[in-house]
Amino acid sequence: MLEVSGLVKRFGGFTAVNNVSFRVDQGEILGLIGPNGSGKSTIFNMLSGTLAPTSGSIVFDGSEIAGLAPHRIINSGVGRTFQIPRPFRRLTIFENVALAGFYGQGRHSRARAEEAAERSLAMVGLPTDRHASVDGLGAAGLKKLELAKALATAPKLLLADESLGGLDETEMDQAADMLRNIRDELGITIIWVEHIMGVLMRVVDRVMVLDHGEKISEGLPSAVAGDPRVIEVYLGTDAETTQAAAAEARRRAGGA
Ligand SMILES: Nc1ncnc2c1ncn2[C@@H]1O[C@H](COP(=O)(O)OP(=O)(O)OP(=O)(O)O)[C@@H](O)[C@H]1O
Repeated sequence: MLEVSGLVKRFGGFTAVNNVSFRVDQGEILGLIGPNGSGKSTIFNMLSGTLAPTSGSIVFDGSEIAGLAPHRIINSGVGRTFQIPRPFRRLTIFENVALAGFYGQGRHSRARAEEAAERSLAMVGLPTDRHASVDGLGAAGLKKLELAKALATAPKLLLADESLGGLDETEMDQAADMLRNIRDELGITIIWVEHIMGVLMRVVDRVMVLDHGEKISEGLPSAVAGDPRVIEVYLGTDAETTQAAAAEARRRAGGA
């Protein structure tokens, strides 16, 4: 469904993403991890049209989308969430999501946008009543709103950017399960960018690891967690939880 080849992004003389290639298959959840500044957001920004690649190709559903404007990429079926939720505070929860559906689907039909908002809010477990205010939402609620907005654009591919930042452990587990439900129930393919490797490793089918703009490892969570290059990059951060999550992933795969 997505084939990325030789993707490069330079900011002046600095290369933020250096010749990265990968593919994502229909129905897959691909985890994209790497330390701060490794190029994850830059890749997402190129996939969603916020940044044009310096060079390289991004083929989505058989069409080249590299360098297209964000609204054209959304309309072609690539939705995204943002690391820092910035809802319209003067609109209700429902209006925020319906607005995303209205513009995101490119159909400009109010009825369809409202239907999409209802479905998306129910999917993430937020109130579907039309008067609930954004102000009552905490970190976890804002992340859900972000997800509902992306879902309302009817994506075939969802780019989920660091959905777990600011959540406690229970909320993290719930958010991870929600992404898996979105894939299982709606058939949406997902690329999930995350700092926190542990919980991500439990849910994704495959992982790709970036460091200094380059792909240093890719494969099943259990294999990637044991890759010496990945351990080196993550040493002193969450290597232990990652190993534990990979062991859990192996156990589940064995039992499935
Ligand atoms: N607009 C820009 N101009 C110059 N440098 C940039 C720009 N955007 C990103 N960079 C640099 O590119 C590198 C990759 O940044 P990016 O935000 O993609 O990393 P990341 O892996 O998403 O990091 P984080 O986990 O902290 O979000 C960093 O060194 C960053 O400073």
